[in-house]
Amino acid sequence: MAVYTQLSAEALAALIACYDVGDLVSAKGIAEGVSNSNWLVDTTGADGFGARYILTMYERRIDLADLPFFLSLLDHLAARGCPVPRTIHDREGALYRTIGQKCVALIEFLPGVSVGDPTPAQARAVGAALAQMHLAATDFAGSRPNDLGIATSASVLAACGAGALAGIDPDLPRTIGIAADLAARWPQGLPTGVIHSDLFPDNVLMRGKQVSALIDFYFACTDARAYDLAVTHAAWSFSADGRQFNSAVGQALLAGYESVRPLNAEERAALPVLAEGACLRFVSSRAQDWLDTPADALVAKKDPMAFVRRLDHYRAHAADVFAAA
Ligand SMILES: Nc1ncnc2c1ncn2[C@@H]1O[C@H](COP(=O)(O)OP(=O)(O)O)[C@@H](O)[C@H]1O
Ligand SMILES: N[C@@H](CCOP(=O)(O)O)C(=O)O
Repeated sequence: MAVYTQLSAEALAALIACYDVGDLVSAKGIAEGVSNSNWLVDTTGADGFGARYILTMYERRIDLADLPFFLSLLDHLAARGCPVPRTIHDREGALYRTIGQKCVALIEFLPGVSVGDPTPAQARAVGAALAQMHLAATDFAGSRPNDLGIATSASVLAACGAGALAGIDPDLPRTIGIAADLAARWPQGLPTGVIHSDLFPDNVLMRGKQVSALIDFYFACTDARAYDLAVTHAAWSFSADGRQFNSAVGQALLAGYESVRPLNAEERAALPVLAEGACLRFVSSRAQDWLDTPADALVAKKDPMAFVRRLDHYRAHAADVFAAA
């Protein structure tokens, strides 16, 4: 579940009154998501014909100093035709407001559903939408370092410690050495830009074969664009538990990306290493969350082994997986 904070009807109505969106009609907590509290908000609409929004309260992991970067990035990408929700600005033009100690933003609602078992056609559309986003972000003025890069993954796993990792799964401690090795030979000099860096199926809304929304830009940062493609490949081309690799989906994702933004030779050659790094990013954050989350917490723990299996697949089959799309 992901409504960590209760807001009274009065508090919600007072908040909505700060925006030019009509009066509050209803607000329902959204179960999906793990990081923030989200509500589906219906209002009478600025024109009286009704309107729907997403209200997000930032709960964990986000440095609030980064909110202007994340929220103005949404506006930038939407203005350039990407399927990305706009930030609704309040009557004073602010991107976000505070309630008590917490920050909230009102976001445009976009229709669509997250797919559980993507087809190659859907993966191709996602690849193309990712490349479109990369190109549209080229003239975005903001930048933000990737604080979850390979060096962080390596140090997070080392800090967890082999003993604690073995308590999650006996096969997990070996990722400490793999991450340290990968950090030492991480590719440098690849084309960079603003990337999403967490484009999992639950962060893409689709209507049939069309991408209707890319959402949850709260890990967006400045890093290698091919790394973003590798993250997306790891997230989309396997069953959720990482046991089954779907080559057709992976190839379609790469082909869709290159239909909009072809990779250069260095990016293509780097994909196997970038994919290993992408897996380790989620192994490390999931392992850390696993160890930090109390047993009785309402948040579902995500299994780090699902990305260890992906990592092993990339290490064993990289040449086949990334054969020319
Ligand atoms: N702009 C949007 N339009 C429609 N639904 C959205 C939008 N933003 C979020 N949602 C819904 O809210 C859920 C949780 O949002 P998300 O940003 O992924 O939360 P978290 O950061 O906690 O993972 C999504 O799975 C989706 O169902
Ligand atoms: N995609 C990450 C978790 C990030 O959570 P999100 O709900 O904010 O996308 C993972 O699967 O480990």
